Amino acid sequence: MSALELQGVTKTFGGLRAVGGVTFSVPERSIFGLIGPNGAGKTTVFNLVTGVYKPDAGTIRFAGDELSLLKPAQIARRGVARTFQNIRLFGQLTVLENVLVACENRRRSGLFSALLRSGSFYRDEAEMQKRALELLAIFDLDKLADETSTSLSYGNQRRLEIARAMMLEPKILLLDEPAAGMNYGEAEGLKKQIQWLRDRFDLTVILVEHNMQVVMGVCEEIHVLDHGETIAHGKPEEIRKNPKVLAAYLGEEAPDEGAPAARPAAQEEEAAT
Ligand SMILES: Nc1ncnc2c1ncn2[C@@H]1O[C@H](COP(=O)(O)OP(=O)(O)OP(=O)(O)O)[C@@H](O)[C@H]1O
Repeated sequence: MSALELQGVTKTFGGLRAVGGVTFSVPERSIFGLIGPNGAGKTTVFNLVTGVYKPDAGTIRFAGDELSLLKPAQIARRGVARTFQNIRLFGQLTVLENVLVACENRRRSGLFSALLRSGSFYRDEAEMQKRALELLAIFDLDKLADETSTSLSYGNQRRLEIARAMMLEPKILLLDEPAAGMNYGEAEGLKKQIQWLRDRFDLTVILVEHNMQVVMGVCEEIHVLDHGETIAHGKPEEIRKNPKVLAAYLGEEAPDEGAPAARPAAQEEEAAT
């Protein structure tokens, strides 16, 4: 069964066709890679799926809904969560607070009981804390729960963003360059953590990533875009030797395992800090 299906999805910005007639379906509980050189249209696909942009043409179906007809908050409530290419944490909040803040508007007990500090409020609060700490533990962040998020390493901040997205109890998780700025060991850890999340929460994961060590190591199926168009689709071993993919990456680094392809300069700078 497919978790998500894009059919002929197109998005133009002025004269630029950022995404041109893209069709793919993501199998349920799979880890699915969406790759391509810089500017290929990957983040635009995420923005289309999450309702930030409306497609000019095509359909995006998820669990029986046509997502392009829904607002971003409605899409999130249906179980679509994401992380962003640029880290978006609350620097002044602690690690635990950053995770808890994700579900502020999902409190089952509601405002009234929150005001009265009723039993159900505390029960929900306790459940949320438990889930938050479990998620933090998956990423080895539980011991840092009371630190401010700015004190974390770059790699830990990226992992914290994933933990926060998981608080929404998503059915599908869109990760936008989660390994950016991570060293080899951190990226290896991330691979295991993504697999663990999928297994533990029956999750479907779509991974936009330039780090081929991660993409080739963790994705079961890969869809490749270049200049907004699909150029390949297949298993990692097929994609790795696909001539069109290799040609698209020329000028960057070829998608060989262990070799991170080029990242935007801004991220290199961020990663260095
Ligand atoms: N809001 C926008 N307005 C105008 N052009 C945009 C907008 N968003 C994206 N684009 C353009 O659409 C194209 C695809 O961009 P997108 O960010 O989706 O690529 P990407 O594959 O995610 O790239 P990268 O790997 O560099 O993050 C680029 O040429 C980009 O400049």
